[in-house]
Amino acid sequence: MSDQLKKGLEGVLVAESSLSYIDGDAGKLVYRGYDIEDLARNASFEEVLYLLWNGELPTEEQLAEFSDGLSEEQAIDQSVIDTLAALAEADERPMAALRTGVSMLSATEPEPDADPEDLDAARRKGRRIVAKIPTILGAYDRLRRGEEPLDPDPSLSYAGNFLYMLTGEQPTDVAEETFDMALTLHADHGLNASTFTAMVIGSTYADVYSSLTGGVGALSGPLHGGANQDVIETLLELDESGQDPLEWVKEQTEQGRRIPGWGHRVYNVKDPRARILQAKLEDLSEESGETKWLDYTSAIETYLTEEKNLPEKGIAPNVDYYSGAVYYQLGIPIDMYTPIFAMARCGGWLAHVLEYQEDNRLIRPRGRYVGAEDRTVTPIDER
Ligand SMILES: CC(=O)SCCNC(=O)CCNC(=O)[C@H](O)C(C)(C)COP(=O)(O)OP(=O)(O)OC[C@H]1O[C@@H](n2cnc3c(N)ncnc32)[C@H](O)[C@@H]1OP(=O)(O)O
Ligand SMILES: O=C([O-])CC(=O)C(=O)O
Repeated sequence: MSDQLKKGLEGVLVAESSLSYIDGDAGKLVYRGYDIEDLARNASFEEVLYLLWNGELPTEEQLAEFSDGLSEEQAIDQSVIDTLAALAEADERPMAALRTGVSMLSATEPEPDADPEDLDAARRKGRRIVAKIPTILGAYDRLRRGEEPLDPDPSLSYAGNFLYMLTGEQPTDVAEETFDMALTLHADHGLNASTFTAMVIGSTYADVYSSLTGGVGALSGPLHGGANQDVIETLLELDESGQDPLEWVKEQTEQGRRIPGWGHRVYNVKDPRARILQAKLEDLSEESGETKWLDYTSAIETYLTEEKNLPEKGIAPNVDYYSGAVYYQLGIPIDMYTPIFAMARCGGWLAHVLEYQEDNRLIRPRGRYVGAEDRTVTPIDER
């Protein structure tokens, strides 16, 4: 047994997976053998979910059946809507409302007594959760704005239906395509912190609701998915300052501030998802004529690259750096960015939990004890 301490489990190999592969030096991400750019441009999010869950891209017939199956599971029970209304009244953050909402879905689960080792039942439960997350998020955003939640529209794609339930309007083709691509880019990423959290929970054979609720919790932190909201808040702060972007970022970094959306445990170069989202932001900015967010992200990138030489140290833009500006251009409320990440990643969490459970072993590492020894209890009145 090795006594070498690996803080943050950096580089520790804990499982085999055929789901996604990351080459951190080449800036490459692959789902089941397909390059992420190829999938983002040529497959819908539903096709990517099918791929992650079944190992192959679907035929047209398989996709139609799969998408219908998802659509049939989209509705959420009134009890969940009532709870979301109470959370909205309490001004809860959407990511916390999502965590509660996902957990609460188990109360109306049609197969509550399925054997925890029955992976087909777990897959069906997980699919129900993935289907319902857009409905939870759409309902929550509307409730907090004093509007009635909308019923899902089964004729729309997963991405289109979410945008519809959020805004009450049929999404434009550009919005739907952009959002669909963003979901694909966020669907899976090896053993990141939230996926590993879901796997740890799944390794005890706790039910899939617990695994996916845990995934939402882990993703919410600013070192992980929470960074996409921090990025746009940083850009808004820069905007409000009225300063020249280069001057602003110089001042901020000289004060020791870490710019969110930069740095990654695995990538030593620019994240391929950031490259794709940057190109998308360029397209959207050109189409809308609003180039401010692109100008800001570019100026910060130029400064951190040319003046601070961060890429030379292996610190480069990650997926969260450009997603926020893309969502901002689509008019999505900024505190929904991390919940949207969870919506996309839930399919990846499920795939990893089920893959791990196929050859399950309880995940239980150890810590080195460095505390006091051989003490005896002094009675409380003598302490
Ligand atoms: C979807 C995702 O989860 S992607 C990541 C989203 N999170 C962020 O964007 C938050 C900002 N980034 C970070 O905090 C980190 O880069 C993390 C948490 C993502 C990765 O963390 P780790 O692998 O543990 O790296 P760690 O925090 O130890 O940093 C290593 C070195 O890079 C530096 N560094 C890391 N990120 C940044 C950054 N954003 N800006 C400046 N320097 C940075 C650290 O200061 C450290 O330098 P040092 O060795 O000279 O002290
Ligand atoms: O892999 C990671 O550590 C973080 C990340 O980029 C993701 O989860 O998408």
